[in-house]
Amino acid sequence: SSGFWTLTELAAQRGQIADKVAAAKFGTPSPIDDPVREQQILDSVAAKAPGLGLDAASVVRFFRDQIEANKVVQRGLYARWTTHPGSRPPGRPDLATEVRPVIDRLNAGLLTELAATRDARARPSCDARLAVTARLVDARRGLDRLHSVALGESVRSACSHR
Ligand SMILES: C=C(O[C@@H]1C=C(C(=O)O)C=C[C@H]1O)C(=O)O
Repeated sequence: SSGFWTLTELAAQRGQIADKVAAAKFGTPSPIDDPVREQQILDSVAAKAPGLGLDAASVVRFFRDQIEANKVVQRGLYARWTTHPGSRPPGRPDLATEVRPVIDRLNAGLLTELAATRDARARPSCDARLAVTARLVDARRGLDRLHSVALGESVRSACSHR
């Protein structure tokens, strides 16, 4: 199942960067949901899809799931930090200069991997292979339940054979 390793690894990294996103926003007026930023990402990946041999609507669906999963993590962390103030992050990273550039790189990598795995994602074996890979990445990264669930959600529409 090594074919889906990089794709799954990047999705896991994207879910873990949500910790920094949440830390950047927690205790500030900036809401977890930023529809303008989300639309910019979706428009950008949709525009790049045809040149990579990918269906724009499928790519948008994949990134919508990535974004939803990211917000699931952010909300989970807000709840944790509200209940347990001692677990709050010590600093506040800058969203625009420190966090979003990392997300942009992960988005670019994910797009590249969607193209690299296009044929494998179209096969019936995709679901099982992706599930195995997600468990491996999960274990390797020692994800907690919140990030583990988010990883599963974030790749749920990666297989294209349905
Ligand atoms: C990650 C952020 O938080 C949310 C999640 C996003 C994402 O996963 O790309 C984009 C916008 C926000 O709705 C952010 O604001 O950058």
